[in-house]
Amino acid sequence: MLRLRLPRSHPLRVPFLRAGVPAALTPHDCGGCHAWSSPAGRPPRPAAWDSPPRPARHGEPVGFLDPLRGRLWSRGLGCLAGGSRFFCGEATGGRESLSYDVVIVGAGPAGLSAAIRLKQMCREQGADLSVCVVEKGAEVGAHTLSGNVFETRSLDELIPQWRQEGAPIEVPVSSDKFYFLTRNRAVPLPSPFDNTGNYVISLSELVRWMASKAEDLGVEIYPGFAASEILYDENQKVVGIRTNDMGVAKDGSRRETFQHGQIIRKFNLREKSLVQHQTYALGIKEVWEIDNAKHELGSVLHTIGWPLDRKTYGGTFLYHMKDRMVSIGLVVALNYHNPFLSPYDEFQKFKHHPFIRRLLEGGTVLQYGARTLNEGGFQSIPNPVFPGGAIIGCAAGFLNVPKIKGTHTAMKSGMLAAEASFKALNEGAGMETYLDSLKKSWIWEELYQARNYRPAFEYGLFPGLAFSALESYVFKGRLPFTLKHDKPDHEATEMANLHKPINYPKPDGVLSFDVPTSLYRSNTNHEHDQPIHLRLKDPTIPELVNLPKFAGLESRYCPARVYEYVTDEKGDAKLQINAQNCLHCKVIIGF
Ligand SMILES: Cc1cc2nc3c(=O)[nH]c(=O)nc-3n(C[C@H](O)[C@H](O)[C@H](O)COP(=O)(O)OP(=O)(O)OC[C@H]3O[C@@H](n4cnc5c(N)ncnc54)[C@H](O)[C@@H]3O)c2cc1C
Repeated sequence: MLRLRLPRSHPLRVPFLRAGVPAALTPHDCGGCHAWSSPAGRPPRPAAWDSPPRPARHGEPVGFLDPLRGRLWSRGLGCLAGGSRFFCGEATGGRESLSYDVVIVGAGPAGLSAAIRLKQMCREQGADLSVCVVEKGAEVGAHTLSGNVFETRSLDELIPQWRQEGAPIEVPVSSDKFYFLTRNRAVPLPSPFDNTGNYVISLSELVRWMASKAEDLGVEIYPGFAASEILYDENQKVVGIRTNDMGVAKDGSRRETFQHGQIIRKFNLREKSLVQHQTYALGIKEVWEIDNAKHELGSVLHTIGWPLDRKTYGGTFLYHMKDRMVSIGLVVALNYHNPFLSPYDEFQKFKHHPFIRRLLEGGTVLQYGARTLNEGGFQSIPNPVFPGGAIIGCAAGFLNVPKIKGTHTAMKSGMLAAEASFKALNEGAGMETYLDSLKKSWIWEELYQARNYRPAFEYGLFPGLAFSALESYVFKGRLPFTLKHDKPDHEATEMANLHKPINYPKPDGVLSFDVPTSLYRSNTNHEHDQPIHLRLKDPTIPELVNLPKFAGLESRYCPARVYEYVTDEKGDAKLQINAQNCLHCKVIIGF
């Protein structure tokens, strides 16, 4: 049985209020969990609101009201064993604890696919497993970047009737262009992408739709809950997660120990499968509404070259979505050498290229966001199975770099993990069947074929392009060797004294914008008084290492200016963490 441990301080109040719960609903009085009773002992659906909920008595089965359809889940799959009902009043260390057969962290494509597949298997085989998804965004899709070129392969397998069921997948890719940019010119190149049969979608719309499908099958989704700690039993098996301390004041002393990758380190999952380190890139994105005359529905454009220097791996994308919207963004690999580089400012600069400016002029920005991508690919996939659970989706690193796509692989990994956990719970099989089925699946084949593309760019832009063209058109992944990634990203950063500062142009407020303006357009916000979720492992590193040696690089790599050097009363520079700005892109200081 997996356990979801909630803080003492009325954790459900915030998401419910955000979701617009009628004020007439009153929490019961057990001392903290703010669950509401449901006549059936199961979570009532909006349609079941005919009988008003009554306050539950301590210890009786309760359900959480779920007033909005469309909820959550993704970063890893915790699973295994036990009862199916969750109870109020099981006080554990001052917290309320809810038990599920499977707890899924994150309502992204991977998590929702896992949840749906689990419940589908329950229906097919007459089993009953309780499945819950926790999502740190205030609602499902709130932390999902929207514009996406979507390969339907996994969805075809998961919900073959998605067209009839109104999936928000309506715009087929109509053209696919690829350019090399110099400062003023755009040189067309043969496109290495094959987007035949793919769609330009809003991924946040898709996850909201998937969440409603999951709920229809009986999955319980809790937006507004971040898994903040992993819970282990005495044998170091994962038995659940602890959610964030909502309502605890900023100066509260409770720990926030969840870290991306913690499970991988704790169980040596990389060493176990003899794989390389993960490599990352930062993606920064805006959604614009542009003139109708310039909009080409379904058109897909990628560029390489300017504004990035030749040693920095990255490129841009521009997808024409429905309703005159375009999703435009820049991806920069985080093993760049020059600590003065600012991905945010490179992106702002990019929009002033004559080729791009023409398209955006007269348009309006609707959204801003940023997120890291895992670029390690096949060489960097850890063993995704640990005692008590499994890692799915981009947390395990299933993104296909040459395609710049990870949604379909994330979904498939969620489905395979669901099948493995269903067998584990019902037939006593081990979760290792997840790894076995991954290896037999098309994910493995696809990522194996793509394995040499990213490391080839360690030799520079043009050698990388030449190699990738040969891979795409001639070898198709059949070369009898696997290139290795160079050193980990943080080791690639060079000292500031080897580089000159970069003078970025000031934003013009028309095509380019300062960070506060962009943050205003992002869909992430934090309570003014909520506990800071960004903590330094060693608070001396910024002043002793980052500032003197790397010219305070964190004040530039963060696309939300979370890290800022300010002068204290003694005139010394100090790192200030503006956690309320955080876009949850997951770029962190890695020294
Ligand atoms: C700029 C950019 C462009 C991209 N373009 C494409 C594209 O065109 N096509 C494509 O196929 N792929 C694309 N991708 C990749 C694609 O977005 C990912 O592969 C996909 O979203 C992975 O799904 P996931 O479910 O594994 O993770 P995510 O989509 O990242 O979902 C994770 C979810 O978990 C939640 N979460 C995280 N931690 C916690 C926690 N501790 N507690 C609770 N909830 C948590 C997050 O809020 C989020 O909702 C792009 C990525 C980027 C960054």
